[in-house]
Amino acid sequence: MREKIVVKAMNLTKKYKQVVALNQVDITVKKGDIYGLVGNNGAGKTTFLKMLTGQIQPTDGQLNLLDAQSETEMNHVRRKIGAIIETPSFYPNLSIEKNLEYYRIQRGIPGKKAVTKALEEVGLLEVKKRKYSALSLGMKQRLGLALALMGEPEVLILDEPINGLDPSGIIEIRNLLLKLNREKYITILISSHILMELENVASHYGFLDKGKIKEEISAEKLKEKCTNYLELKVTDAEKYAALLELKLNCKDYKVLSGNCIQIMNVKDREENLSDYSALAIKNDIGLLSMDMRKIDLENYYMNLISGIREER
Ligand SMILES: Nc1ncnc2c1ncn2[C@@H]1O[C@H](COP(=O)(O)OP(=O)(O)OP(=O)(O)O)[C@@H](O)[C@H]1O
Repeated sequence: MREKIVVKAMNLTKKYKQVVALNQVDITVKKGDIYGLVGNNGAGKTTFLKMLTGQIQPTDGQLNLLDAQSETEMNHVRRKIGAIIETPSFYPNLSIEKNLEYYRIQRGIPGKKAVTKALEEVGLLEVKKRKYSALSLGMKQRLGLALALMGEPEVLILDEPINGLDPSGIIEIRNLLLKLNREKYITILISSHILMELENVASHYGFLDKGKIKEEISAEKLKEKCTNYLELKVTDAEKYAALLELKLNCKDYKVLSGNCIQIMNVKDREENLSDYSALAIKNDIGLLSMDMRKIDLENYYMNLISGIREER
């Protein structure tokens, strides 16, 4: 069975006068994905998300949303989208419940139960009488989510919902999103400038840099790419690299400055590691250091956007 595509952007471009915020971007989000849109400040994340919600229009390119293509069709299907793009403004002196009730009426969502249901989903029902001003940042974010969930959306669009949260707040939001995705099969698009924050939640990633998509990759594939590597400092890296190919038939390596060599996909086993040290010793190359390392997500991302691997 073909997977249903929820968002398809093709050659999507947005210019604000001289600024090209999005430059011929292709993005595909399938039903049930938790799609992490990752990029530095100014990469174009909010611009993309605002185009999905119809707050701004593309300068060029095509955007399809839940099978809708024309702007009229899209405005219709946007009812199935819940979004938090800018922090929603809540009344500080009103309770959680009253704040949501205000928005329910304003948005014409039928039935008071919608408020109770949304609060239950985000785990705020028990504190529904608490004033907005007395909430922690994590609770405020959950209230924002409750607001986005009130219309029973098929798709959730969240712009940096984890920004500013402490580690326990991040875990709270992460678990909540996983639950909504698993139990209600809600497709989620979530942006962040910190890749690590999306680890363990995103099923797919889109890496955005200066308005361009650098890569779209599944979390599974990304995990495979974040492999172990062996880093050696030797007295003659060129000679060692030649021997590596000749004697160990190894081609997956990089020579860096400072006579440093990184050999990718090395298994962390002693008998394996001794081959690499013996290669230097037997061929009169001084072995100054040898460490097993791992490419972590942040490392991978930095490499992708700058073309240079950042060393830890
Ligand atoms: N209304 C606007 N007018 C002019 N330029 C804009 C406008 N909105 C965004 N930009 C510019 O477009 C580029 C992309 O901005 P955008 O807000 O989409 O990035 P972002 O990845 O969401 O960044 P951040 O993480 O800082 O929110 C930036 O250079 C920004 O200054």
